[in-house]
Parts: sequence; C-alpha cells; structure tokens
Amino acid sequence: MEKFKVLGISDEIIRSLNDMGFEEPTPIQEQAIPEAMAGNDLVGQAQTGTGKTAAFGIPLIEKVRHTGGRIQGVILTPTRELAIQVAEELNKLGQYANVFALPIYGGQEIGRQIKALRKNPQIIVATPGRLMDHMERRNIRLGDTKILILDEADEMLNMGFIDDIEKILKETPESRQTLLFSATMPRAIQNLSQKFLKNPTFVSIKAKEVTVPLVEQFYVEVPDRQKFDVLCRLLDIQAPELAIAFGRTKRRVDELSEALKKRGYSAEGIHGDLTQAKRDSVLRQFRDGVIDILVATDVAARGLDVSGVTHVYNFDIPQDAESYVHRIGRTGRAGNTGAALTFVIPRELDHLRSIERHTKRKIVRMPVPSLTDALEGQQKLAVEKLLRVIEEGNYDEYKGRAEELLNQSDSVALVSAALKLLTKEPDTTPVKLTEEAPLRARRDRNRPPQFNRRKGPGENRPPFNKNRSRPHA
Ligand SMILES: Nc1ncnc2c1ncn2[C@@H]1O[C@H](COP(=O)(O)OP(=O)(O)OP(=O)(O)O)[C@@H](O)[C@H]1O
Ligand SMILES: [Mg+2]
Repeated sequence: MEKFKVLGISDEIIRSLNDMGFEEPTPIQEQAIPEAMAGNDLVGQAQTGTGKTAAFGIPLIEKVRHTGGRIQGVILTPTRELAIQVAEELNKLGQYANVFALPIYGGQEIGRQIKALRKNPQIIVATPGRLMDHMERRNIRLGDTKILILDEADEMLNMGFIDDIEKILKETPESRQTLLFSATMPRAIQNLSQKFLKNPTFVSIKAKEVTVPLVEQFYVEVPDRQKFDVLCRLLDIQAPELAIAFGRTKRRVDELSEALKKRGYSAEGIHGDLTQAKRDSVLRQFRDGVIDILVATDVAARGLDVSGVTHVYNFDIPQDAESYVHRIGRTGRAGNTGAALTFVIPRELDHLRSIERHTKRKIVRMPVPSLTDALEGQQKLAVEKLLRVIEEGNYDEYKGRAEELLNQSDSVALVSAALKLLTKEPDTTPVKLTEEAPLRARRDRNRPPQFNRRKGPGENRPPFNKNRSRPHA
C-alpha cells in the first residue's frame, strides 16, 4: 500500500484498494495517476490487462469526490458490456469516497436510466450512441464536466463514433481535463488527441511487445471445414478453465456455439444482434463459470475483464493486428498466464505474418492435434480426477465393493473400465457450419486514418465483411 500512498491517493481510496486486493500499483498506474491528478491531459498506453481502468479511475474519483450533485466525470466506452464493467470497478474504487458511477448504454430501457439519473451520479460511463440520445432529450447535461475519459478510443473510431464523440465533447466545458486510454495507439488516435486534448502528456509503458509476454501464442494451419473438429480436440486436450472463441461474424458465432453445445460443451454465444438482456445473462453466466466457453464476435474483444480465462481461440483469424492484440488480451490478465491459439487457413498465412510483424512477436506453429491426441488428453484428465480422489482419501465406503470386484476380475481390467467411464470420448455428432471466406492481409494500412476505419461507407473492405458484426451502442 505504501507505493499507492506515495502517489498521493486519499485514505478512502486506499481502503478500497485494500478491499480489492491491490497491493501495489501497476506501471501504468504508477505513471499515469500523479500526472492525471496534477490536472494534465494525458494519453495512456499499456498492455491489455495491466490496470488501465484504475489508472484513470483513481484520479477521476479524486477529482469529483468533494463536489456533489451534477455529472462531473464522463467516460466513453465502445461497448455496453465495457460500460457496465467500468462503472462497477469505479463503484468499488469509490465506495468509501461517496462516489457513484452510473452506466448508460443502449438496449436498456431509457426510462430506467432516467430514474437512475435522479440518484445524481457524479460519473457516467456511457456508450456514445445512448449518451447522444439522452443529451438530445435533455436528460443529461454535460456543462459541469470536469474530466472526460475515452477508454478504447481507437475502437470507438473504428466503429464510426467520431461524429458522436465530437458532439459530446462540444457539450462539455473547454476547461475540462481529457484522458485517452488504450492498449493500442494507431495513428488515427494521434489526430484525435491533437484535436481534443490540450498539450497532453504521453504515458506509454515501454514494453518490447504490444502483447502480454504471459500469453503463449500459437497457430494451427487448418482448412475451414476442419476447424470445428480441431477446436473440439484442442478443448479436450487443453481443458481450459474458461475460454473465449472468437468468430468473424454473428452467423459464425451462432453456428459455432450451437455446434459446441451439440457436442456436449458448455458454450454460449454473444454478439450485437442479441437482446441486451441475453447479452447480460450470457456474460454473467460466463463470469460465474456456469458456462465454460464464450463464443463471441469482436464485441467481447475490448476491455472485458473476466478472471479465469485461460485460453483464447481465434476460430477465425482477426482482421488486423490491433484486433488480435485485444482479443488475446482477454487472457493473461493481472499477472496470470494464458494461451492464445489462432486458426489459420492456408490462404491466410500472409495475414498471420503481417500480424506477427505488427506485434513483433512470433506466433508458434502447433501441429494439428489428432483424434488420438484428444483421447489421450481426456484420459489424462480422467487419471487426474482419479488421483485427486485418492489424495482426498474420502472413499472408505467403496472399499468393500472394490475388494469384492478384485476377487472377480483382474486389477488392470477394473482400473481401465473406471478410466473409460471417467473419460469423455471424442464425440462425432454431426454439426453444420457455413464456410467462411478467407481473410487477406489488409492493404489499406498506409492510407490516411480517415480511410482506415472499419465501419462506414464500406470501401476498401472485402465483400464478405459486409455482415461483419460490430457492436451497437
Ligand atoms: N494494482 C493492481 N493490483 C492487482 N490487480 C489489479 C491492479 N490494477 C488492476 N488490477 C486488476 O487487473 C485486471 C485488469 O485490469 P483492467 O481491466 O483495468 O486492464 P486494462 O489495462 O484496462 O486492460 P484492457 O486493455 O484489456 O482493457 C482487473 O481485474 C483489475 O481489477
Ligand atoms: Mg481497459
């Protein structure tokens, strides 16, 4: 805690940090907190899962805590789920400082949000679209904003939110402090920060790689129609605690989650066409470990923090290096290890190389696991289960029956039978997945930033990207 105290953080927040189990600041927190508390505009970049939320959340709470009533802090996030998550983290950080943060996002009944606004939150965490709605209806006024934060600003640009963001910023006072955070900083962000930030300090955590070293990165080369069987084998071998499988389109996510369920895995899909209630319940079940595999479009790639995610599978290769960095960053968070595995069809190998070049990190080739490998993986798990029971030692009431059995058949036969029962044998239930067209390396990298956005008129995009799912705010 000493290291937090020297950053000038007040006792009330130190107390919540204690409750949250934070022992010392992460590098981005150490550098960004004093800068932001000094009132400077700031651009903060640090790898995924390294505590950027608290890096802007702590100074924000310090700034708004002694004044009540009006909205003084505004955070914009690209997705609804992220707005909810960030508001939750702020409410934890601010619990002893009497600070209340309210998430404002599309898909939730507007009347409910108006009611919640009457509780006078000092901070709102909003997706741009819904915030605009509230501003137009005059439910929300931003004239008292002291500090505005753009979390995942580059993604909001990709989603075409630039006009909304400009309008929102215009409604806030000139004198406000502005912070901008992301794990990736493409060139378009520099334009944005020049436009909206005053003399910003750049805090960038020097790291050899943009990806987290704790995440092991692999790829398998596999034709599209074999991807599903290979995924099942990998799941059987690697036995993730929690896993996220990313698919390219909403249809892909629907089909993949259905197929996994058919084969007996506990999986659910999440994408922008589902109702907000469904999205919320799927994510809640995943956080609670009720479902093991979250199948998602890029809607879940940014900022989501779910502890226990040990594996990320890129069932379809992400469309660019930034998306890759954020997707695989859903594992290996807060000092934990993780593994990321990308499926590459032969025609996409160039694209994989271009991702490697951008991230400056080698993605190691992994041979396609065979059915035998999968069976061995499952057997290993069965053996582990058995040994764990022996270790726990709580099986006295079975001993009589065991001795009886040992008099009738030989011990190897008996143990083999027990293992067979405990082993999930590879399931070959037929499933149907529509083939996806291959993705090729984007050539528009060096175009001016305004052409480098993913949503918009649609020029420069391969036709199969037409239905590419983007979250809607
Ligand atoms: N100082 C700290 N000590 C321990 N855990 C921390 C600390 N700071 C943050 N965490 C935890 O680390 C996890 C990741 O933090 P956070 O979501 O803020 O990362 P991020 O940098 O915003 O990642 P992303 O780029 O993916 O959005 C969270 O569960 C958070 O509670
Ligand atoms: Mg974040």
